[in-house]
Amino acid sequence: MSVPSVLVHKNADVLAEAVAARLITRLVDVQAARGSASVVLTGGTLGIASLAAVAATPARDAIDWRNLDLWWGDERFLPAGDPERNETQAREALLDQVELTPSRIHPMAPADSGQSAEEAADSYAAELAKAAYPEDHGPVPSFDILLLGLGPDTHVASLFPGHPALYEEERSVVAVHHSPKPPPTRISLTFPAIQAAREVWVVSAGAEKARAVHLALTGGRLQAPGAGARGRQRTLFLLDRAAAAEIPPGLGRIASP
Ligand SMILES: O=C(O)[C@H](O)[C@@H](O)[C@H](O)[C@H](O)COP(=O)(O)O
Repeated sequence: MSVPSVLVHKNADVLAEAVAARLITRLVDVQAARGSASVVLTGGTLGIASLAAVAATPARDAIDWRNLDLWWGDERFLPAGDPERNETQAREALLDQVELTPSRIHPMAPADSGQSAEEAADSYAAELAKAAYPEDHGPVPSFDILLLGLGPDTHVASLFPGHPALYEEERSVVAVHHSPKPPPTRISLTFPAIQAAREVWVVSAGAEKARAVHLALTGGRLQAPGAGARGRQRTLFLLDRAAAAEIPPGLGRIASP
């Protein structure tokens, strides 16, 4: 797993724009090299704001949207179209404005699909396994970029401190109950799935995240799930100054404009 690098931006608005620019550039480069690319989306304020910033950037059309696989790191287990679903918010922010290939958009099942949260998690795991190639050496594809927000309690995706999902080493997707962040029932990738990604980008802003950022950079993943947000090749913590206030000295801070 890669050691995190930290980039600090002035404020949340600049951070969202910078994440959008980085995402566009990275996807263009990956598609130029391989013809296709895959991204795992996240919910949360900055996760969605970054997608909206992509939508507002003319350079977005440099991405070959038809050759992009979109997955989710977690989902709130709510009926289809519910405004609180991460999928709904991603579609409103960006996905409904670009020409994607419908079969390459992989939302997690809604609560009115007839499946329980456990069945929906198993279905998503099967979909991931079907998309994996032998060279991925595991039950999920080697995602090019996996985006994560960070909760004030250091959760990422729907992996919350003290929850059994933190200990899952086999399954790639699990149902989560009694989430401390509403809604109570969710579906989430597990650490093995997250850590299969080539690059993991943790995007966080606000003073209320400063302690969580410190713990995610220095702690253990069972106490601070954000500490398990690591990519195989690269891990970026993309922060605003407020969220970066408690970064330990000397940690790979790349930029602080
Ligand atoms: O479903 C969700 O809520 C997200 O996937 C969750 O992991 C989110 O990214 C963090 O809670 C940060 O959210 P904020 O940036 O809004 O604090």
